[in-house]
Amino acid sequence: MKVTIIGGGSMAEALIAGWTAQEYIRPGDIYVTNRSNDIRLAELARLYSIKTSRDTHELINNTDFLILSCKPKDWMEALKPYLPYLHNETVIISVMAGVTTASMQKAAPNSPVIRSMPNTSAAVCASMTSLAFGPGVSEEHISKTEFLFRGVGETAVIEESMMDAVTALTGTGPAYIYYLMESMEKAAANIGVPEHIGRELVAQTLIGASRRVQKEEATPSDLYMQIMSPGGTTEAGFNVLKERGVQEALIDCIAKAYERSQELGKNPSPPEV
Ligand SMILES: NC(=O)C1=CN([C@@H]2O[C@H](COP(=O)(O)OP(=O)(O)OC[C@H]3O[C@@H](n4cnc5c(N)ncnc54)[C@H](O)[C@@H]3O)[C@@H](O)[C@H]2O)C=CC1
Ligand SMILES: O=C(O)[C@@H]1CCC=N1
Repeated sequence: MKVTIIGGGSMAEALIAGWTAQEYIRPGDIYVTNRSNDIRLAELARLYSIKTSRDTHELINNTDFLILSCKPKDWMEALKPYLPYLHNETVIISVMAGVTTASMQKAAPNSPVIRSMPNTSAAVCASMTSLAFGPGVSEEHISKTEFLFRGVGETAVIEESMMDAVTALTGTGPAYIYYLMESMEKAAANIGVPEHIGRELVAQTLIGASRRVQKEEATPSDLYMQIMSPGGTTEAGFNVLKERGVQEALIDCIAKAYERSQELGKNPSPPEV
């Protein structure tokens, strides 16, 4: 399988790291390019032994997948040089928030277009990647794309109408989890646990909690109620979360990210601040 990635940022690197970790894809079969940062391309080549280029023909030649991993506002300009070379066996995959298969199909009418939403946990082959297929994508291209993303974690095929929702939930989601972890680390330091120890303890606590949610029938609420003894430590902590409206804040946070993903599809420029 040969892959060309347009954009060499955080998401591209996470995918490259995941695909090359166990040689799911041979490093020599991955090409990456970016807008202008040669130092960044050299760094990616050094870290993962992949190929880099700025030659459109070299980048597109013989590739099975052209992955758009630039910001939503940049994709049309980024794709333009490749348009004359595209044909019905060059699968275009977007990892971008907001950009619809309809707009990609309009730009590249002869190519199968696929919208994906992975996350940066691809770097450790633990991404949750959702996939939505444009009209007319063949079974063969669907199964090849699923295979591609199974190399960096779990996949789900969804209706495209759900893409903005999963962007908010799983594309963006790891950032909120890291913020929670940072908060727990800060709390640990405040109560006398050194940062490096706190980080390990917090990470394993999150792994254990998610594993139970994945493996057991119990809901998250069942599981936290098991931990909460009346008058105990958990209840004392929960009272603060409730007083401060933390659950409502998290619900609003995901809703805002969802709205922003919808906006990016229509107006990809950064919001006024
Ligand atoms: N960072 C994340 O956690 C996730 C990001 N995404 C999506 O992935 C995409 C990339 O995000 P990041 O990697 O975070 O962004 P980034 O800003 O780190 O990287 C963007 C890359 O696109 C390149 N680029 C811009 N214009 C270009 C052009 N005309 N030709 C070639 N390359 C060009 C830039 O040089 C840069 O290498 C975004 O659309 C984002 O919505 C999706 C899921 C998670
Ligand atoms: O913040 C963003 O727009 C991207 C999309 C999903 C995660 N990061």
